[in-house]
Amino acid sequence: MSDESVLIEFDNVQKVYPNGTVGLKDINLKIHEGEFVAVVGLSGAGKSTLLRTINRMHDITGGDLKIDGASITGYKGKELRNLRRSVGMIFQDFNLVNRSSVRRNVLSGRVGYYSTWKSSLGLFSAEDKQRAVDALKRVNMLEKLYTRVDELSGGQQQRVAIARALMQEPKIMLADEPIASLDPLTTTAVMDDLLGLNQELGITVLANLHSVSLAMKYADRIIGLRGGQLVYDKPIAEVSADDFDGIYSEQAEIKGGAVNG
Ligand SMILES: Nc1ncnc2c1ncn2[C@@H]1O[C@H](COP(=O)(O)OP(=O)(O)OP(=O)(O)O)[C@@H](O)[C@H]1O
Repeated sequence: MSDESVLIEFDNVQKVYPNGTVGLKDINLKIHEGEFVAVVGLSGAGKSTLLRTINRMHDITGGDLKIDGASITGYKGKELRNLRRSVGMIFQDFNLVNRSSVRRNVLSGRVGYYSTWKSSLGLFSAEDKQRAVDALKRVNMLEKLYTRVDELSGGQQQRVAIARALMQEPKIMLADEPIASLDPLTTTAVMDDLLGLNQELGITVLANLHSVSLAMKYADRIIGLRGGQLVYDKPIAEVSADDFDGIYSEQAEIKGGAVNG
C-alpha cells in the first residue's frame, strides 16, 4: 500500500507506566486509511495500551506517534480536542450513563462540538438530534430511542456505544475488547456494525480481540503483541491458522518464563 494512505504511524513507540511496567516496546507500525485491523495477544500483551495511545488516553514515553502525518505527541488544548473528536472509542463495559436514555447517551457523543454550558443544559441542535437518529438507525437501535440504558441487553448497550461514537464523525474507531462481555449472537451483531462503519463510512477500525476466529472473519489485517512488542503483522490473505497456534503457544511459553509483562 502507498505511503500516502498511511493514517496512523507508530515510530519506535515506547510506553512505560509510572510504576515501571513496560506497556509498549519499540513499536513500529503503519495503519492505512480504511483498514480493519485486529489486535491479538494474551492478556497483558499491551493491546489496550496500544489503542489508548492513539487518542492520547495514555501518553507515550518514547518515540513518536503520527496521525495524518502530524505528530500528536505534544498536542494540547484545541489540537488535543480535535484529535479526540476524530477518534471514537468503544469499551468492553460500554461506558454508558446507565440511568439516562439511549437518546441522551448518543447525543453526549457530540459534546466535543459544544461549549460546556450548552451541553450540560442539553441544548443540542436539531441537526445533531437528527444525527443521533441516523446513528441509531445504523446500528438498528432506533426503536429504543427513549429507553433507559439499564433496560437494554449488553449487546444493545454496545450498539448504543457505537452510535454515540459515530456522533463524533470519527475517522478512526478504537474497539477495546468490544465483544468480551457478549454472547455469540450479539457478538455477531456488534462485529457486523463495526464492519459496516468500516466498509460503508470508510472509518479505520482497530479492534482488540481475544478470538482469533473473529479476527480472521472480520479484519483485513492481524497484528499480534507479546510483552509490549509487535510480534506478528500480516494481511488476512496471508494469515494461516497455524500462525496463531505458533503465536499463542509461544506466548504461553514466554509468559510462563522469560518475558516480563
Ligand atoms: N495504568 C497502568 N499502570 C501500570 N501498568 C499498567 C497500566 N495499564 C496497564 N498496565 C500494564 O501494562 C501491560 C499491558 O497492559 P494492557 O492492558 O495494555 O494489555 P492487554 O493486552 O490489553 O491485556 P488485556 O487483554 O488483559 O486487557 C500489562 O502488564 C499491564 O499490567
